[in-house]
Amino acid sequence: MNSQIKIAILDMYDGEPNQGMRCIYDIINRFNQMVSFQVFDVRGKNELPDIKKFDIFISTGGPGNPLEGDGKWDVNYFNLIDSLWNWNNENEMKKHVLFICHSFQMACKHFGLAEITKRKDTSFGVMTTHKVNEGLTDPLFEGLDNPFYTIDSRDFQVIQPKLKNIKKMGAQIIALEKIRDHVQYERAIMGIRFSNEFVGLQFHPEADPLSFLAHMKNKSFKEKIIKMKGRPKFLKMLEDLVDEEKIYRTNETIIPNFLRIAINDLMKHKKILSN
Ligand SMILES: NC(=O)CC[C@H](N)C(=O)O
Repeated sequence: MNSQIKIAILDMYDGEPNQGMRCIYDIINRFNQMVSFQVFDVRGKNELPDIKKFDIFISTGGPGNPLEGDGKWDVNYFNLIDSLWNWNNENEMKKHVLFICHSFQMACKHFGLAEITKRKDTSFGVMTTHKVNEGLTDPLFEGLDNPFYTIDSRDFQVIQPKLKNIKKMGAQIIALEKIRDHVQYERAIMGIRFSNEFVGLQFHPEADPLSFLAHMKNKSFKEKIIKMKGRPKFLKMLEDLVDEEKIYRTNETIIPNFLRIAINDLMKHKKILSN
């Protein structure tokens, strides 16, 4: 089969060195018999795909404040999201979209589903994420325990859900931050299913153990994490990292599930259309 299904990767890294892109390529390449992909530098070059030409969209993490754009790329990006949403309301053959981290925060703001605020400190490392509500049976998380392990890397958070808007949209909060017994902070939203085809995650489902270790090569960054977490917690993170059932499992499960669900849906409709 040649590459009939086309993926657009919306690169939100603004030219900053990152691990996300390599990890995403790595996962997509596991499906290279069925899909091909093209990258668009959304923030750096204001590049966006023609939505008619792509079936699946993966919008990446990225640096900085998710509430700030330059009035150009962000406006175009939100228009693209609206076009994709409208497309799905008007067409049988749907567009499947995954929003990761920075993109998830931007989408939540755009759809008016929650507040985006700066955290008291950076969240970085191996965390547990909890499936909640429909998330317990969402096929995106099929094959993961509850809680499951994720790599988190962010300064901002999605909190104070606007339940009325969420209900009106038909969206569902599917994952929440770890339970913290000792602090009063609200647990941030880690995942929202916006629709059957649109889903967003606050953590990095693409992350693999190597990506975390790559960050640790930066001495001052490593020291910062140790100072923030304490050495025992840091060492526990490294231990979690090499556990087959934790970050490896999440990496092998979520985006592959997303792609399989999308590909199955697209194939079903392509078949109907060609009949
Ligand atoms: N890794 C990310 O995409 C981070 C998202 C956002 N820039 C934050 O700091 O919260």
